[in-house]
Amino acid sequence: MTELTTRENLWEAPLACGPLDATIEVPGSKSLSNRYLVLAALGSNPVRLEGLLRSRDTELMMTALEQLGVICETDTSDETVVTVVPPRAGEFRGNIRVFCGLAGTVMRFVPALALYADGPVYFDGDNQAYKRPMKPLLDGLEQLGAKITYEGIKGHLPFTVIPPTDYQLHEDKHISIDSSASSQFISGLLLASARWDGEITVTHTGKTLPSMPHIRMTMTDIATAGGKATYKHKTWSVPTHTVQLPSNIVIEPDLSNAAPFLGAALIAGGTVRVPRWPSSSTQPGALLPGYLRDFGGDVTFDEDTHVLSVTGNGSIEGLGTYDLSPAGEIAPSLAALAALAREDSTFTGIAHLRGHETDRLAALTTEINRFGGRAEQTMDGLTIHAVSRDNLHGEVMESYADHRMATFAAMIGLVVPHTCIRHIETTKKTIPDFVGMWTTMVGHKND
Ligand SMILES: O=C(O)C1=C[C@@H](OP(=O)(O)O)[C@@H](O)[C@H](O)C1
Ligand SMILES: C=C(OP(=O)(O)O)C(=O)O
Repeated sequence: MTELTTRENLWEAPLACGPLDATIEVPGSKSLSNRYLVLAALGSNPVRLEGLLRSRDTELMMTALEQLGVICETDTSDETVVTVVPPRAGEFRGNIRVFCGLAGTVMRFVPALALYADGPVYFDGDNQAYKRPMKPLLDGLEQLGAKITYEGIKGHLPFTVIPPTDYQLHEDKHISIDSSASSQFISGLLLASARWDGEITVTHTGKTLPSMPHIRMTMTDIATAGGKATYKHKTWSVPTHTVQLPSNIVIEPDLSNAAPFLGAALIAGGTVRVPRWPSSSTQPGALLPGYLRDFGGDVTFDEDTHVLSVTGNGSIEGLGTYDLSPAGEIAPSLAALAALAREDSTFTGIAHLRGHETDRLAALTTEINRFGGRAEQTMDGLTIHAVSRDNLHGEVMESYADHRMATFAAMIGLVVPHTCIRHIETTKKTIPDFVGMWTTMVGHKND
């Protein structure tokens, strides 16, 4: 890196000089790591989590839980092994301040844990987090008896959750919220309902609901903790039960974070393999092999070794109109493929990406048009047009403090020389060493 690029926080993305031939170990799933941390904290006995993601979002979650009185003890020989010890009396400590950074799973799951705190819990986050929608979750907590005071703009961070009085924690409750801006509102409420002494039912009143696989993941994880969550007619029910995860949990790799790496095989040509790919998974990333096939990739899964391999020849097919509502978090990686494809793609069902780490529909449109691609926003998504690769030029790409915008730009940089990314370190939100992994992948060529 030159002195200039270091000073301006720029990283020149490596260009692929030939077909790729790499095997990439992907760290643990953010969504599973933060759900298991929460469910372990809600139990009574210690739980050992193996393969836990160690990145900004999980560090924020562990720090938040420690504030609440939970112990998260890292194994001395392997930092991805963490033993979670819930507070002795089962009650969380109140009169604390929780910092959420920009992590959706922290700002949407931990306020629900504050229901069980012995005093008010104040929540704050990055400045950029102040824009992310929070109100439906907090309305849900109010319907459960909590009081919310907004310390900034109503419906947003920062705010304080004042827990319900003890007797309110023992009643059956029905709550209604509009969760169309994020599935995490439902997930947060269901996770906390797991501990409630009474049945909680949650009805979604909105027209659309994104990221259903993430809600199903929550329901499955509650079942793993001995509970039960059912779904019928836009309503989830969680009856009373004792929450206790098994004493040892092994966490899958983050399949959504595999997307830039596996997608790289389609862009640069060659083969990229990801080991420890599960035969089945609640992660939306389980849809990725199908998406990559639709883009024209040759995708194989070896049931014996659990290696997923993706081979491409550098030519990418467009997708036409394509519903991404189940897996909106993969959209930026798929947008990189679409921007380099031979036909147009229109992604639908992802209006809620406007409330992600940044307004991703605006950011993707701006960045694609910046390097010579052509994209525009639609009501609920994005149209990305096919352009000749000869029209593309290396530019300084903004990352908007958004890990997936940074990895999107790295994908483009595989074939567009001199693509520089501002603040590549933003990838640490969910990948501890993206630069190392990416450089190894690009440098590891066929002889
Ligand atoms: O519950 C979760 O772990 C997540 C749910 C999704 O949120 P949205 O429904 O807000 O997209 C997803 O995009 C996010 O990365 C993780
Ligand atoms: C939307 C995302 O994150 P968060 O958990 O912060 O919502 C994401 O990782 O794409």
